[in-house]
Amino acid sequence: MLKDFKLKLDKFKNSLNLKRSIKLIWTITEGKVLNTLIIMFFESLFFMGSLYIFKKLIDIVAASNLEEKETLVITYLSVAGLSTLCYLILRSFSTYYTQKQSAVISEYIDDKIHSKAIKLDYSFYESPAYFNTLERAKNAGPERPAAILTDLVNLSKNTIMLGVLGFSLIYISWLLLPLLALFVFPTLYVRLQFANKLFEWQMQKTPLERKSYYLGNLITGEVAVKEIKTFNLGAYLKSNYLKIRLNLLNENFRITKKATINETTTNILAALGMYSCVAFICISTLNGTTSIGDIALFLVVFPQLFSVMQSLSNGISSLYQNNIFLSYLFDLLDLEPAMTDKPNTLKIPYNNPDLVIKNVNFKYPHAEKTTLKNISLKIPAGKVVALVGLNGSGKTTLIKLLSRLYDPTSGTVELGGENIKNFKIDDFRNQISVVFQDFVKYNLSAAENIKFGNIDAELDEALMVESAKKSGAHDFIKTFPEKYDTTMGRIFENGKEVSIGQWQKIAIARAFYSKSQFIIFDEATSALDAKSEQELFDDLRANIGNRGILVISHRVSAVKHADYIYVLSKGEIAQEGTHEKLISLDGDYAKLFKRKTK
Ligand SMILES: Nc1ncnc2c1ncn2[C@@H]1O[C@H](COP(=O)(O)OP(=O)(O)OP(=O)(O)O)[C@@H](O)[C@H]1O
Repeated sequence: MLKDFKLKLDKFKNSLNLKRSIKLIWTITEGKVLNTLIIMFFESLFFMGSLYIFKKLIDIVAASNLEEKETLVITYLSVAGLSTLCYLILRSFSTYYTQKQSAVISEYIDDKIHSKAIKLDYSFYESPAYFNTLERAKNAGPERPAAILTDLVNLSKNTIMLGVLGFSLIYISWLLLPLLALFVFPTLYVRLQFANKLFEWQMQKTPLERKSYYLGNLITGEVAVKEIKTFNLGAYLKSNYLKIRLNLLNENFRITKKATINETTTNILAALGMYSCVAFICISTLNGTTSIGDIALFLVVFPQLFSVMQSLSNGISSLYQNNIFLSYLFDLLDLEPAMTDKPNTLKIPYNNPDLVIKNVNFKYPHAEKTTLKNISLKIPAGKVVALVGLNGSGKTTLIKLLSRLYDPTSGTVELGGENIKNFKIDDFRNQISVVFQDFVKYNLSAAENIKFGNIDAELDEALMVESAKKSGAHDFIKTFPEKYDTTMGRIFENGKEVSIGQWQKIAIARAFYSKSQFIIFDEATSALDAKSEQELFDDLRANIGNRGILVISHRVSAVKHADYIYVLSKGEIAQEGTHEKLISLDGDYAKLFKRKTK
């Protein structure tokens, strides 16, 4: 057991991020945590001072041959009272500052998690491992550093208390302290062991827990409600959710039950320790080796000391637990994006550059097969290029490369003849606006929905209206009571829900509003009625100026007017040319669209 304990103690020292946690707390509180610790130090000092004066007071009262006894009693009583008053005031202050600093730390950590989530590459968002790390950090992060601060403060306080109380006890008899420690020690051991078990279990349970959150959100959220009702999925999802939660609960109970049994045993041991000390002091009193003041001191000090030792053991195990849980937060904070800006980046060309893909191959991280093979294509400025292909042929993957969410495994993407890796990532991304097939419906104002196309600049109202007119969104936005200030969607009060096609028009307006040199429409007109789609594409050339356009669609009406068309098949360019040329050939394009054009 001793070896095991030593091992645990080593793990406690090594695995811990104590230094890093303290540094974090220090940075966040700008060193103010030191003030709190100083206040606590004096708080403990006044507490101990009043105890000592109290002991002296009893000795004076008990002494039979003292002159001016009354004056002395009044003096000591006043000093003890004053000392207690100071202790109470300082205790209120230290509690207030600890709470204040804890709240600041929680907010800071929350912000750190958000900053990291924004900074990380898109590829993280296609990896379950990242979501596990994020989940653990979110669950463990925000309140842990604050808890560590409280632990540290309490530990310091209790250590000071232990010092002074221990000194008082040694003053009575030196044997009392080690006797007590011997019995409190196993409690600490059991708690550290429990913390380790809990940590291991937390690591294992995250994927299951995430699945239960997912099911819970499906049941209670608005995303799936229509299908849940029409397919009657509620009971099935609920029972699956319950199964996972019960599984987790049972495991939790099992670990806690074991910990409770162990802790009860060690608590009995600790109580034995306390009674041994009481027996010891009783015997020495009978032998006449202690004064009445000493006995009074013992009676006051001993329960305090016992509780301080218990608190210390609680504090150490809580610090241990909070620290290992905090490692989840550090796991997340230590993640770094794989895509970073080169040291000497180039300026974006604005002389109507072409966007070109040259001999690109791409394989998703962790995927076995290559998704894109030897792709070469060109989107010239001022031209409309179309990309067609069956489901799964690689069209969306190509967009991810064009918007630099991923870098090609081999080959290059070039803007104006320069590899896009030579530009700042954000600068380059500003050149590409994508209307995704799963575009986002921001439940914010219509104006914000459009302004998100160019978030860095002040809102240009004239451009916003012009963009909405081009996409066909202006016609319905102008009928809203608050026009462009109307909140969209139905999540918030007074929100205005519109049809999916109307949402799509807002998403298209967002792309028109942007200052990008290229716009990619990924099935962006799938929800538009035939008339709206016809109008959009008829006016597209007039609306785009010198912008290059890539249209991805399964509808011939959306691609037939393109200047040039690429046909993607199983990750390769199978055909290319104009609509007329491709229709005349009996290839993939003709198979996709010939029947529809008749
Ligand atoms: N994150 C990913 N990791 C691994 N493979 C992926 C990933 N995303 C897509 N794929 C695979 O890449 C292939 C191409 O997918 P992609 O989404 O690019 O096709 P698509 O042509 O856009 O299809 P659709 O017309 O249905 O939108 C598919 O076989 C898909 O399984």
